[in-house]
Amino acid sequence: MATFFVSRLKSERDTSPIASGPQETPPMYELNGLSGEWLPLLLTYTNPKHLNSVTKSITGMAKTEMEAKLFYRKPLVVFVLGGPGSGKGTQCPKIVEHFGFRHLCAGDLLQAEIESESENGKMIQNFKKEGKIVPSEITVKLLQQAMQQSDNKRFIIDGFPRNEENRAAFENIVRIKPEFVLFFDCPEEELTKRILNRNQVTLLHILVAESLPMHLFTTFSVFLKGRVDDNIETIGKRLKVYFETTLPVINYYNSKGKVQKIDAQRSIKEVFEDVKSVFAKLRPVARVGSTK
Ligand SMILES: Nc1ncnc2c1ncn2[C@@H]1O[C@H](COP(=O)(O)OP(=O)(O)O)[C@@H](O)[C@H]1O
Ligand SMILES: Nc1ccn([C@@H]2O[C@H](COP(=O)(O)OP(=O)(O)O)[C@@H](O)[C@H]2O)c(=O)n1
Repeated sequence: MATFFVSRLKSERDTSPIASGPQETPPMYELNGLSGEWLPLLLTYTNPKHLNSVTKSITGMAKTEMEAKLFYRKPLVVFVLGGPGSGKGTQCPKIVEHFGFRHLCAGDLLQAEIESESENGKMIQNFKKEGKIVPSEITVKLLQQAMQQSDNKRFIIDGFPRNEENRAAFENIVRIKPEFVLFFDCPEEELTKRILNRNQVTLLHILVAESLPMHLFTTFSVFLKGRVDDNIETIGKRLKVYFETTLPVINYYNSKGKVQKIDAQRSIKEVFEDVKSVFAKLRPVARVGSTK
């Protein structure tokens, strides 16, 4: 049976476009449960673009012929959670700058979808206005696409997972568990104050822009559009959603020992000092996504 399996893999390799793909990238695949003789065959599949089809075809064969499982180096993911206004968007660019992660903000990806006037754009806009969580399949697809398009394999994913459905969908579709969850803990009163302030700053910018000549105003207003959800009514709804649906997700990860809690009430600089000490402990390249 082993010989047959090897020959199937060989013929798959010989006819697959992957075999002729670039070979200089480091090996991405590891086999678990198969003897070493299988490894070199599989290490020739090094083009990440073909990952899905190769994974499918190899595991497809393996399922019928032996209980083999294919593993590959999955990206390292850190979820960044905290109430609206807790400072996620302020701290993430600093993490990028200091630790070389790619920052993916779920809210920004959804906003880009609204602005692209895609099929789902209007629906997403309505969820956002109401402070509701957009259906997970949409958000997870956007995150997955962004991850696949990135050369970076270390991601901080900000504002996700916002509820249990988000969490389960990511695990089922992307099949990656977070290395840890960075949690910006901040009291409700402070969150409200900060979000209202964020919108006032934007409104002030728009007033300034309105006093400018038309062509400058048009340019400015594109950059300084206020958020549809930073008003007192929607803020109340967003906070309710946060306490009712996001905190349980944070508690879930806490029960798994995965939460790194940061006191987000202090100054931006002090908060980042704590963030730095959490990331400094991170191993350089993590191997995630095994059976753990
Ligand atoms: N530690 C902090 N102290 C005071 N204000 C802060 C702090 N962190 C962020 N802010 C301000 O609070 C507002 C919300 O921060 P932001 O990073 O956009 O939050 P989030 O992305 O979590 O919604 C912004 O106007 C930001 O400048
Ligand atoms: N995982 C997510 C993240 C954001 N969103 C939507 O996007 C809105 C804004 O999220 P955001 O992360 O940009 O902003 P904050 O609420 O953190 O300030 C949320 O209120 C939701 O309507 C979502 O539906 N699902």
